[in-house]
Amino acid sequence: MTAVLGVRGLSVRFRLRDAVVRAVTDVSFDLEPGRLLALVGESGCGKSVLAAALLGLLPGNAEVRGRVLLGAEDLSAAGERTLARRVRGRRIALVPQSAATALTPVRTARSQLAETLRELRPDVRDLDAEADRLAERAGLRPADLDRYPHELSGGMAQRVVLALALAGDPEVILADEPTNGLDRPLVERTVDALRGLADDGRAVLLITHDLAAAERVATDVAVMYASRIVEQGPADEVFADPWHPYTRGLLDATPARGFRPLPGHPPDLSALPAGCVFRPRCPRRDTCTDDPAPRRVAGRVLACAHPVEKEVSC
Ligand SMILES: Nc1ncnc2c1ncn2[C@@H]1O[C@H](COP(=O)(O)OP(=O)(O)OP(=O)(O)O)[C@@H](O)[C@H]1O
Repeated sequence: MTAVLGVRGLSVRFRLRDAVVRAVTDVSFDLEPGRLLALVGESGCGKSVLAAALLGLLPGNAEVRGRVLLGAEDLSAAGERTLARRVRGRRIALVPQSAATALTPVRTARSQLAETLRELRPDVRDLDAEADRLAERAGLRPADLDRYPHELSGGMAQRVVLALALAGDPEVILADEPTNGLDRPLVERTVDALRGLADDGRAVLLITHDLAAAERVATDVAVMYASRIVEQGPADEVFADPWHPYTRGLLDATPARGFRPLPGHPPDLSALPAGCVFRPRCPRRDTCTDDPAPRRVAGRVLACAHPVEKEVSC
């Protein structure tokens, strides 16, 4: 399947008065129609900055390198006008972290959805019927749209935001921590709804630190650590048999796999160590050659000189 969105060597750094924060370093991946890529990693590793970079939504102190290809179009060369008029909402939609702040408190969900539809798809004649259809697609009852945001539960508000993201009929959906603050059944409903959108033929990027949620719905997984993707591959293979010691550490820390927390902390992104950024926390650091250059290994991309499985070789 051809990628609808291709990310090639993307790096983002923020220039501060007395420091440079390397938030995203040399990241590459493809999003394909019908597939859901989960981007996982601890808080602060650069996941949200990466999503913002894909949409050209970074603040003025950001320096971006690399390319973002939407079909044949190079978004890295597109100006703000193109992104605003032709891309955001229409071809790539963002489901933001906080539904509460994304919704206007004084208007019903239906009126907000109708306004978004009018703007993104002026050809739609029956706004109510289309709003009902989008609500159902996002896992809501149409009657829920007639509520004000304060009358919605957290899970319902999140699904309203999902319906808003669908209004422009985008090919790509970026969901940035869409399950924050939700209890387990609602987490599962929300990620299942995202999986349904991938099954409909959209390309979905799910950004999350909830590995159980990622494992439930992802077709592919990319594991991010300190601004880099350290392991990437088919989700069932990576979750069943993680090769990067960081991936293994993340999984071992989940309740389902023994709750053994990963020792240490991620590095400060303004003072990244040379060589392997995971080395200070790595259980194999004493026998490692410290060469983290990413390489393709049996269907995965791995940035580790000394992966967990001994039989893995280049
Ligand atoms: N405008 C900015 N200027 C300087 N540093 C920034 C800016 N925006 C983000 N950062 C830094 O970039 C790094 C990555 O942040 P990001 O929000 O992408 O992490 P994350 O993995 O999404 O974490 P979380 O799950 O907590 O949202 C952090 O160190 C953050 O402080």
